[in-house]
Amino acid sequence: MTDVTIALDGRSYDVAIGRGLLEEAGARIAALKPKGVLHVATDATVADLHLQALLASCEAAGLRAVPHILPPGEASKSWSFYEDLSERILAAGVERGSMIVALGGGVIGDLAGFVAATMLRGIDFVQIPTTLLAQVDSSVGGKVAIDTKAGKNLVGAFWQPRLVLADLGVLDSLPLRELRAGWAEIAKYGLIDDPAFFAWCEANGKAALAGDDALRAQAVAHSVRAKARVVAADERESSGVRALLNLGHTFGHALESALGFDGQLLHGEAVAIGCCMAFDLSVRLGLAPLEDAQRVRAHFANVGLPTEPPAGVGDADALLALMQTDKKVADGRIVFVLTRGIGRAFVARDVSPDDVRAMLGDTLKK
Ligand SMILES: O=C(O)C(=O)C[C@@H](O)[C@H](O)[C@H](O)COP(=O)(O)O
Repeated sequence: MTDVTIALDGRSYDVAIGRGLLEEAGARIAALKPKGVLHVATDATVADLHLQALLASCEAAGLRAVPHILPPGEASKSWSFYEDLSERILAAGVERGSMIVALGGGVIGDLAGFVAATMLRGIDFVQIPTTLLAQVDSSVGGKVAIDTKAGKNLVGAFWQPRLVLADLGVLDSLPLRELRAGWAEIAKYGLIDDPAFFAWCEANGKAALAGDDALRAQAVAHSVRAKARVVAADERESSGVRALLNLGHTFGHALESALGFDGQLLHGEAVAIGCCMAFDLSVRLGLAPLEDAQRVRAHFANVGLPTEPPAGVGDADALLALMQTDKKVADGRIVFVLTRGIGRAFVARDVSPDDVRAMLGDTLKK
């Protein structure tokens, strides 16, 4: 078992990583002394696999848990399901000391976290991430949000969980496509500032995805430690440090929005394509060596991730328009996370839209 602390003074919390955590969840949550009913938000797919184990462990710890089961998929991260989940929780009974448990992937974590941030002006929540992507990224750091017509994650809050339980056992039943999507966010930590970790990903990615437990545990723990350092340094993405975690996301979010969050691209797949685009743009601007961009593509392709956008994402101008809604936009200009090579990401505020248009045009022609 590994414990990583997210050090945020009075709001610090632990991310526990290991097997068997779902069975221990009740006791660990009870130690946080939630009041009244414990609200468990999950989706139908995760409920079939893991809800009973969680409910049994809550019951054994003397907690009365009420499940709220939502449809699986990005479409649940919406205004309508924000309302739906909020109303269900209010109807089942909630007080300031109540707690929400998010049992699921990034969609459930983001939605339930945003409901927690706004319910009675803020109640506690616990993340039990059931996808690789949620374990290594979205369950840690307190970014909670819903999507809107204008784009991804545009309405939300910074609201830290009280505890994160990353049970590696739940990955056993995760489809390979979901595991691969999580790998994109793992490799991203290497691409940002840790070239040795990227080389480790190149050497071990396939075996970790194929089921090597020790490698998976290493990948999750390394990623969570990397994220913990960044979140502790810049919780609200105000100094620029945390913005680096957005490598690949300005492009990736635009692709997801362009497809109407229809599930054609999982978030991690969009991030993999987005990282390739960030490297392409950096090469075009003479910032990064072409060999590094090729290495990134080769690694993603090797682990089974897409590296080019699918048909139907529109043209370069349509994607640029979607990027204008990115939360890093400053003074009307899109701020990009670019790179000087593997492990050398930086925030670029002066990128010309013409260069982005040209890079996107080339990519979309492929
Ligand atoms: O935690 C962060 O900060 C990140 O940027 C991590 C991203 O991988 C994550 O997908 C995040 O939710 C995207 O944030 P957003 O601010 O671009 O919505």
